[in-house]
Amino acid sequence: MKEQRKRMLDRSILKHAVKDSFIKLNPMIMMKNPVMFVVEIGTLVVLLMLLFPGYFGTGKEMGFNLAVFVILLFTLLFANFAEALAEGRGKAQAASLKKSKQDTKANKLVGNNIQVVNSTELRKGDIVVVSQGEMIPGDGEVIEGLASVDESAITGESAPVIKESGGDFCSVTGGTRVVSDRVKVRITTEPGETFIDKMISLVEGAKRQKTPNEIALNTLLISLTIIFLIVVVTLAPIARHFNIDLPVPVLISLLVCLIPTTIGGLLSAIGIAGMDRVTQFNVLAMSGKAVEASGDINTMILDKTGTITFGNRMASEFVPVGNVEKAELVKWAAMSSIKDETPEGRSVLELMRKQEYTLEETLATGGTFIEFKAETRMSGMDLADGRKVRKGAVDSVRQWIISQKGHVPADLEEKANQVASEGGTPLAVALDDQIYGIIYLKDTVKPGMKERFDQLREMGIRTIMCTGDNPLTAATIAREAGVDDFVAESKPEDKIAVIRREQEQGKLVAMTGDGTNDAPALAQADVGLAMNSGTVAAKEAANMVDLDSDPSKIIEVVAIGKQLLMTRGALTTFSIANDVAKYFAIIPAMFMLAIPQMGALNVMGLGSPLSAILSALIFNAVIIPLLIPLAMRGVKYKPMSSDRLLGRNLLIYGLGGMVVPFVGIKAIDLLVHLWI
Ligand SMILES: Nc1ncnc2c1ncn2[C@@H]1O[C@H](COP(=O)(O)OP(=O)(O)OP(=O)(O)O)[C@@H](O)[C@H]1O
Ligand SMILES: [K+]
Ligand SMILES: [Mg+2]
Repeated sequence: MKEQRKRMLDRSILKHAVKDSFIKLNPMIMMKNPVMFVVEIGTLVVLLMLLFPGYFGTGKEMGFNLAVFVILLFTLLFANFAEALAEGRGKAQAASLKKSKQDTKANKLVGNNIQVVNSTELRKGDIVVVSQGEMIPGDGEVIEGLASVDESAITGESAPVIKESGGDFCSVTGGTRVVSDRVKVRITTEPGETFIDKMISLVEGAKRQKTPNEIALNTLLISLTIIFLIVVVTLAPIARHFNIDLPVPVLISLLVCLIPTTIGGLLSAIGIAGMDRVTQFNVLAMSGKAVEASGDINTMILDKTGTITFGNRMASEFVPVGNVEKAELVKWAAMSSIKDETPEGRSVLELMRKQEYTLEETLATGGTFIEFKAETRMSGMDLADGRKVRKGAVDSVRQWIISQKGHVPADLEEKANQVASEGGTPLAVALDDQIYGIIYLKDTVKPGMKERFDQLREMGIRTIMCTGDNPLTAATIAREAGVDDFVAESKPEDKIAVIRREQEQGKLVAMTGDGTNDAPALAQADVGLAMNSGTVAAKEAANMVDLDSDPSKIIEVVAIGKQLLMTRGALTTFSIANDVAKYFAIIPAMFMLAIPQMGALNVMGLGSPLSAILSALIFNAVIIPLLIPLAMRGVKYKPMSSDRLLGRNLLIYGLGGMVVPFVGIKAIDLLVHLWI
């Protein structure tokens, strides 16, 4: 898939785009683009004049009229081609996804028996068993077992990923393949609504809706078109009043040159290409609106572990407190982690083995495991003999000890702060009413984070790190990474509170997350990016899913969104500036046609009135395909404040838009004048 995405303009996409350019001439389709629809009506009028010259009394200008007709037709085809080309890659991708969505057999669990059914017959709530080598028949959650799954059909990534029941890595996607072991999966979607189905309709653009920004721009373009339509229509009777006869094809040429055809022709291609850039980045955006919103983000909420830091928070040291023996600390640290399947929990046992301590497994027999929860920030075990072991955030364990009427050793604070000030996470270990010491969880800030946050600041985006960790660790990591602000000891509901607070100040907020407890915040954020590895709830709440499950990608997504908005702004500026310049070519020419004495108006020194009009019209047509690469690729984006950006773009695209047509029309006129 990834390979396919990279091949941007292969032959079959081009061929399809050419074919689609003609299909899109259908007025019912054209109507959706009012600016180009006006061009189409003009083209049809000129065609009628060509077909029935007697009726219109236009016999003698046949050559000129034919030229106008052909140029107008190409203007339409060029605009259609831009859109078709932008759609092409998505369509090709959809076709290859459809291929991978072949029907499979599913081993459905009915009572205690397995019944083989078609994957299309599976409904929400059904339970299936999938073994090594088999295709997962639908989207769901692993409810029993652990397996490695090849997800390359959707992510393009060939390394298998581990899926296991419970926790944040339980969601599986239909169409992916189990490469080892065997799992029980509860189906979570109805047929036709699966992730692959959604992906197909997204990349295909089947349900593409105009975004608020596009609608606003379209309204502007329609208003301009109506204004120029009125101007041109009233021009004819006024001219006639002064005994000047302006032929209809000349008026149509004038109209087409004046209305914003460049941006009108490229507008939808810009939007589609922007979405496509996000897709190529292996991010699925549920709507164009989400991509655009990411271009307007003011605040970005990031979590610490796994986003700013590598997230493989590993136990690296056992630090006893008071006069506790290290062996005692290790014993209880291990006991609290014996069934703790989090990476942190597993790393405690690994460190124990590495330091050559042995686990007293029998102690755990009959005990009840206390699972880690973000709310309690602790995990542990209630032993069969009534004793309780806990490990967790120092503050939480301290409170727990106090509630157990225990005592907090004097050096706990100092030793915990030592770990935290190095950016590590201290976990306190306690048994009943005694704290034994600290587990030092080491995590490192990803390289290049500071530069990225500097860039975000230049873009005018404020970054807030929300972490469940203690304030000192949070402060150290925040400083090291260069985020603007942080919230420590934050529980899942605190993230929503931060988002709401920002939104109440009129800001647009982006965040990433993967857990079920992130889902409400992902839904609340204006841009919510869920990890593909995350839970179904998170993916459903978010408006984007990162197939590579790299939370720091939110930074690039914002850059792509900005680039999309900028590209649209730049080409609009260019288009409107262009039309102003075309005035100078076509209006004088028109009057010279009627009153040859007005030659002084010919400021551009164009060959003849007719060649001036045709040259302006040709320029108006060819500028569309010439700008297709820019529309598809997007304008170059450098992080800077919106004000400076606006100023810069006005200069480049506004001034450029004025100058380019003068040069272009003059050059075309030199050629056209050779045979007119
Ligand atoms: N397996 C575990 N057992 C006990 N305590 C844990 C465990 N994992 C984490 N903790 C403690 O709970 C705190 C909160 O963890 P949580 O995963 O909610 O947030 P976090 O990973 O620190 O922050 P972030 O939101 O940046 O990912 C941690 O800072 C740590 O002190
Ligand atoms: K135009
Ligand atoms: Mg976390």
